[in-house]
Amino acid sequence: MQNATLAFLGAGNMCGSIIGGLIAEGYPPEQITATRRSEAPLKEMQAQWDIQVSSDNIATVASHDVIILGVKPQMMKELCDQIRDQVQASKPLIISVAAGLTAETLERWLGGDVAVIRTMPNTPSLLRCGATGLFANNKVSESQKALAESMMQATGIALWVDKEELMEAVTGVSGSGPAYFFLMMEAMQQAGESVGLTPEVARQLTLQTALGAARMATESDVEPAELRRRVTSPGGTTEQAIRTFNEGGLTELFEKAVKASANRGKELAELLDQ
Ligand SMILES: NC(=O)C1=CN([C@@H]2O[C@H](COP(=O)(O)OP(=O)(O)OC[C@H]3O[C@@H](n4cnc5c(N)ncnc54)[C@H](OP(=O)(O)O)[C@@H]3O)[C@@H](O)[C@H]2O)C=CC1
Ligand SMILES: O=C(O)[C@@H]1CCC=N1
Repeated sequence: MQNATLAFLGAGNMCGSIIGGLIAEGYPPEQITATRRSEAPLKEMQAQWDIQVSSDNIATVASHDVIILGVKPQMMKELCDQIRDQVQASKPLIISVAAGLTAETLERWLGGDVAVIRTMPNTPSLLRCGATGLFANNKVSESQKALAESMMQATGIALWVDKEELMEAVTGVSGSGPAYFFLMMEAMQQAGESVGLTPEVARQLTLQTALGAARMATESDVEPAELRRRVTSPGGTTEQAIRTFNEGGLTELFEKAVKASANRGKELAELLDQ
């Protein structure tokens, strides 16, 4: 995997997180190029990771094996129009991180007959704690699949889905998911303050509790439901809090939120593929 040259076109939050994860995992920085239009953030990335940077998407496509499309879905058509001729000339593996846009749309925007892997990563990739879903079109070879999988595994876990529509479900769960937990941290810190803690104490207790709970859930074979039961003494304090969450419809609210994110992916795909 470390022989492939990787170009991130549109290296903002998401691609920056993947690059950070790859560098932390030991990927050779000289084999990574990041592009975007503004010079200052590119210089920062170069200083931080010693990677190559460029504002020339076409020249960058020409000189790399794998092209990661990292712009917002709304900017993707313009980027594809710009690089299409070069993609047709050099036929790199294309990996998209964009929400919604299907592999078929991307392949068509790039002129057809292109190997496209659609992925849905998330920002904890920066800490090699990412979770990525992947789907490949029928032009992608087994070795290209293995390359994309090992690249994303370097930033966390990488799981293939066999039906493309499941990429929307992945988006609703893990793509958008870090924001749900950050929202819960914000709410919990605020609740801590409402019962008298200082902002700093509420913050520290909240964040350490989130970290501890996440580690317990991921580092043992015990299911989250059982871990929850072990905190919830009959007739005790937690029981009252859990009852309050249940009365407020937390589970249903989660389902609605995940579906809203997934539906927005579909909606974006339809809106943008005109
Ligand atoms: N943020 C997240 O948690 C996740 C995001 N995604 C997907 O990742 C993609 C990017 O999201 P995110 O990183 O948050 O967005 P950002 O806006 O942070 O990053 C996109 C970058 O693209 C650059 N850009 C825009 N047009 C061009 C162009 N023509 N050539 C080169 N660079 C360009 C912009 O920089 P400049 O203006 O300097 O050119 C910008 O920094 C989206 O498609 C999103 O769906 C997927 C999973 C999670
Ligand atoms: O909010 C978004 O559209 C992107 C995709 C998943 C996470 N962030």
